[in-house]
Amino acid sequence: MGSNDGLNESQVIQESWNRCIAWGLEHNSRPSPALGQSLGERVDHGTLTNLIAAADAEVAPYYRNVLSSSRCLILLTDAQGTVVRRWGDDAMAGHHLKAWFQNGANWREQTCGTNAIGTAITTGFAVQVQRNDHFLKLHRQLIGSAAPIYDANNELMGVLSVFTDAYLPQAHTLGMVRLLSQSVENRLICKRFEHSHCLITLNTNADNFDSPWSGILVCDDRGTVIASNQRAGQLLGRNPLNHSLDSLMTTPGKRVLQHPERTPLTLITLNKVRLSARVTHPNAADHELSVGKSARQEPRPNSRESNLPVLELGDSAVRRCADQAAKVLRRKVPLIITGETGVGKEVLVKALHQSSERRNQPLVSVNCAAIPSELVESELFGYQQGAFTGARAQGSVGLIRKADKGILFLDEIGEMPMAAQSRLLRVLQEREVTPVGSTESLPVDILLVTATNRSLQSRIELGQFRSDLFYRINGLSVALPPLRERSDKQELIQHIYREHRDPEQPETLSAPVLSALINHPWPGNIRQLVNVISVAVAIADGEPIQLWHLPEDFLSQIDQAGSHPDPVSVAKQPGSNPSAHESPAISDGLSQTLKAYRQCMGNISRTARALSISRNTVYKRLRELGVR
Ligand SMILES: Nc1ncnc2c1ncn2[C@@H]1O[C@H](COP(=O)(O)OP(=O)(O)OP(=O)(O)O)[C@@H](O)[C@H]1O
Repeated sequence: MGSNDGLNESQVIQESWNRCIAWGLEHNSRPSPALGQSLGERVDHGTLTNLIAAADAEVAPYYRNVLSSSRCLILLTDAQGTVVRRWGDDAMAGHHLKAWFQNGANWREQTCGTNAIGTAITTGFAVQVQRNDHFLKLHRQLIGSAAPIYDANNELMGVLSVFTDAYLPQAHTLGMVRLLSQSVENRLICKRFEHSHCLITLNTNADNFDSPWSGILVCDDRGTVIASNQRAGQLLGRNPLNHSLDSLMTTPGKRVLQHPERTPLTLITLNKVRLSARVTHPNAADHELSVGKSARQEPRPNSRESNLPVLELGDSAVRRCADQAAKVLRRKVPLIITGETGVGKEVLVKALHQSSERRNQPLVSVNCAAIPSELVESELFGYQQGAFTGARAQGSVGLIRKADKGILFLDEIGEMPMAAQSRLLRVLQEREVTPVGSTESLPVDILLVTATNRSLQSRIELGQFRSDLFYRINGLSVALPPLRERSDKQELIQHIYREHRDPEQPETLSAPVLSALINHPWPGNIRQLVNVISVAVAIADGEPIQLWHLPEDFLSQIDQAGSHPDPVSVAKQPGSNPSAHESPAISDGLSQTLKAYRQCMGNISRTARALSISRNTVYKRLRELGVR
């Protein structure tokens, strides 16, 4: 992420307005959003497709888990400010602005004045533009936050932006959009280079490599950095592109490149800063292949440390699941993992693979729900050349054969179309695959793990799942418990926080924040927890996480508390005044104070002014809430 060259927010806006005036723009003008070319007509189609896929993988789970009940819209634009993808609902924009949120609309500062997207493109760094900061009156109902996305060579690829129509705390949306764009950058770099090059992940501690704020270096065989993310430059104190590792750190580059995968390594930069590093070699990356997973959040792309102990943080049901699953897989018995969405089914499979005898063979993960039904058979079973219109000339080996000698993980198996189910049954019975359009059968040796968050029995009753396939795949069925029922919630929350925290942040969460997280109902399970924690990490920006750093939606779920504790009891520290909990009037006051405090980003004077109460009362209420 570019730095803002030391300008404060109002200077950034002032400079943008100066540019608009110099370009001859007028406050009252009403330009059209200049709907441009569709994606299919673009010459840079390939690069854009990768950008859109990476943004989808990072943004869609955030939108679902953190923002879906907010009135907000997320836009991805290309480097020229043209909208290429959007998530959310444009109901927040008045009818007259709808066209500005369609694919093809253009937000360049030169034609539409100061706005989050256009100004982020011109300045090269993350910006927020509040209602009246917009140069054109037309846009003054909006609040936009935007962060540029850079490619591995530090070239601007696009901009991610969040638009809201409410005065949300500035730091929330800006922090979130910075986090998302950094995650998109990292995903693009890892996807592009992980199979061909050595990746070095850097951070100040060995326990937070999975944070999106880790630095990433991509090296060639000679130890020259051929690509990096923005964060690597910040950690190393200089732009590492085209420099040899030897010229960036005192540790010999050759030693770094030969370092084994799983053991963290300490590096000293030329400025004498001590960093931790993790090396990922290209061949190891080749063993994992994920298909149809693009719209879901996966573990950070370069995380390869899954093993069973990672799952065992103290819950006996999880431990039993993991133990039994590992035992039956050793005997080649097919395994079904059940559990609500986001409970960690895929994480369990990766850990089982890593701890199995097949760890050096492929793990092929397929999300059956994410492949269009007409492509499932050809994707899974492969096809012979010319098998159907649009087939690749040389044919395709198919995912089942790619998993040969390893593990095939079929996620959301209940969504598999009936025709593919019949074909899969034959593969399991005969241990042979017959590609689409071929009569030849080819032997395969796979261990099958499936997962579902629906009842396969009820699918069978509805005639949507074959019972004979069910008995074939159901050697052992293990159920991962939902997060709300886990007895190791506290350890899991601290573990995920440690994985995602900024190096400057303390190693553990404070008691009020931990308590709020423990008491949440977590309908989205661990995936939602990961999202909430990473948003809070981004918003806190290196400071210890406070309650008001937690995402707006999360806190409003606490505010609306029905069966679960209200913000007062959630945030209350041992020894705080119990009378507040007893009186609804005082409790409302506390809740309002918490809300205002959050919106004022922890500024006591502004909170006091917003509520027309004294600073002392704010302090007193926050103490009662256990916030300060
Ligand atoms: N033990 C764990 N430690 C850290 N993170 C975890 C753990 N278990 C799950 N997660 C995180 O939670 C998220 C969801 O996990 P995962 O994709 O494995 O769930 P799932 O049950 O397969 O979801 P779905 O049903 O939607 O396919 C991921 O971001 C994953 O990294």
